[in-house]
Amino acid sequence: MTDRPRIAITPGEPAGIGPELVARLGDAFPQARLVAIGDPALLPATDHLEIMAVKTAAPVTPGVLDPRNAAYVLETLRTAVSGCQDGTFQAMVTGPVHKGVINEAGHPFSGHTEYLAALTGAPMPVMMLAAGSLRVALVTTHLPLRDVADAVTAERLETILRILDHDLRRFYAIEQPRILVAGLNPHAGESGHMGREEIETITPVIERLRDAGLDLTGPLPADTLFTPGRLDGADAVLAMYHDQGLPVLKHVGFGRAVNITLGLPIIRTSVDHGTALDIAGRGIADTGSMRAAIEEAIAMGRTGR
Ligand SMILES: NC(=O)c1ccc[n+]([C@@H]2O[C@H](COP(=O)([O-])OP(=O)(O)OC[C@H]3O[C@@H](n4cnc5c(N)ncnc54)[C@H](O)[C@@H]3O)[C@@H](O)[C@H]2O)c1
Ligand SMILES: N[C@H](C(=O)O)[C@H](O)COP(=O)(O)O
Repeated sequence: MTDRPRIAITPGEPAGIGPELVARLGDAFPQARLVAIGDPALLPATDHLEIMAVKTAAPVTPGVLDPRNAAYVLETLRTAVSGCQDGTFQAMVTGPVHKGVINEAGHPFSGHTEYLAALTGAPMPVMMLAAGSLRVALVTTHLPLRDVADAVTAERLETILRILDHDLRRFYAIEQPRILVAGLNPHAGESGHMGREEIETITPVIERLRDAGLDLTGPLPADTLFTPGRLDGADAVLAMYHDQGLPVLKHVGFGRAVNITLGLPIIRTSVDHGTALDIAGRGIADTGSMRAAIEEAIAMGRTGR
């Protein structure tokens, strides 16, 4: 078992549920070597968990954010990324961070997705969450709703669809991925009477990429896109913005879903939930999504070589 892949785990916000989730993983992953990157005071080493020490700057009280520990959170991420880049780790799995407190500490940060892309020089990261057979990827991620329509450009949409198609083949061995593309406006714009993005931006990109061999359907009205009949046989849905796609996915899969960043030169998966400060330190947080994220990272390392 010496060639077991090493998987880096960043527990995320130290005052959130991340550290306890990692500490409670037990021996569920004998096929891998799990290495938690964080403060040993929060993460007792066991036979099943190695610790790579990065110390917090200030004492940690569960449920209480402290901007002094924001730099620590970012350092754990940088350590994991450089270990993935130099081959120390096959993949990284991230626990939940608190975007607000990192910004409050003076570090511009909109999410792991964008931060890891900047660290690895990836031009266009693609956020995809998966729960069982439902996969939902996003054209835009962490930006105000007011800015979404302007961010859905033909160039961005085409790049994201190509990455989604490519990475579904690479990591999931899907020969010809079938992708459903949502519209942006209600009823996919109602023939231009409720917005013109479908006519002017989304449809031309879909037609161009169909000619290039991608299997795309859309733009589809988002309200009925997630009905069982429509989803039959689809490998992924591409939603235009965060709260168009993720509420549906989390409704069906919260607690066992995985967040995967496509388009990176490294493998990164994450939990489907946040820091859950309201229950931190009580030992009641569900470890399901953390376990699913680790399983997914191990599997992606196998297929994505
Ligand atoms: N992967 C990530 O880093 C990630 C993902 C989502 C949200 N966040 C961040 O987390 C912070 C808090 O976000 P939020 O309050 O919107 O969502 P949240 O997921 O932290 O909490 C929503 C609700 O779900 C519960 N919950 C979450 N995870 C749980 C678990 N494992 N077991 C049991 N109950 C759980 C919480 O107690 C809360 O009631 C925000 O800063 C947000 O940006 C980070
Ligand atoms: N959008 C994610 C979710 O709702 O689960 C979450 O904010 C985490 O995003 P990053 O992986 O970019 O931190």
